[in-house]
Amino acid sequence: METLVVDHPLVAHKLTTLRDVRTDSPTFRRLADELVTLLAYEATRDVRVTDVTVDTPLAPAHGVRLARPVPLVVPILRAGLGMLDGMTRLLPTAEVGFLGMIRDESTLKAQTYATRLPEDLSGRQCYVLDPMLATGGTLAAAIHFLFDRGARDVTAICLLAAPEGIAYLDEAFRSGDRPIRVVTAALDERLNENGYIVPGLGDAGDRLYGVV
Ligand SMILES: O=P(O)(O)OC[C@H]1O[C@H](OP(=O)(O)OP(=O)(O)O)[C@H](O)[C@@H]1O
Ligand SMILES: O=c1cc[nH]c(=O)[nH]1
Ligand SMILES: [Mg+2]
Repeated sequence: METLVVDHPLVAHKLTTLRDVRTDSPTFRRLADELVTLLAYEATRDVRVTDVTVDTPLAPAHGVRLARPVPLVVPILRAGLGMLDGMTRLLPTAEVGFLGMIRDESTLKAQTYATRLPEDLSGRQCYVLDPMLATGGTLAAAIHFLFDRGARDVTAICLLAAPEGIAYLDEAFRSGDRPIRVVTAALDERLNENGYIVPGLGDAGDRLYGVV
């Protein structure tokens, strides 16, 4: 598994305000959106393109367009929805699939309550969006859904990751025939006894959408 921690002063600046407990929900949403676009720039470095030629007003110019089938973006509801607009701003022709997952806060196991994905993902590059990679259980389950439908090329974009979650994914997808990538703005210190990332930013879903 490849882990990329995006090292950029603008990413660090926005992440610092996102973490701040005084940041209100509208500002949190805007910063999450802006951060994803910056992370997506790195995460899509290997997006598949095909060569094309266009005519400028002066002469033909060689360039590229996104290859078909277009990438699939998969936000993990609820919190991942806060990353969707920032991602599709960079990849406007991408298609979008949805996974609804919630972590049981007593067992820390992920449960799936909604799936809306294309049946056949063979040949599709998939970008999974979830702000928090804590124990890794949610993301591992999401990637298994995509692999089960034939995906072979999966990149996860997370605002924050815990070392425990990275280690869990590394072990879960160790076989290496379908390598995965995680792109994140920061690798934090640890998980606390409740499975929350420390220092983290708290509950991303609640900070985006309120406590339910
Ligand atoms: O790595 P894990 O230990 O599995 O935890 C991370 C998951 O927990 C959060 O979602 P949550 O279950 O709070 O759902 P929500 O998005 O509806 O708030 C977060 O957005 C991840 O999906
Ligand atoms: O720190 C964490 C861990 C799981 N889910 C969150 O929203 N935050
Ligand atoms: Mg939550």
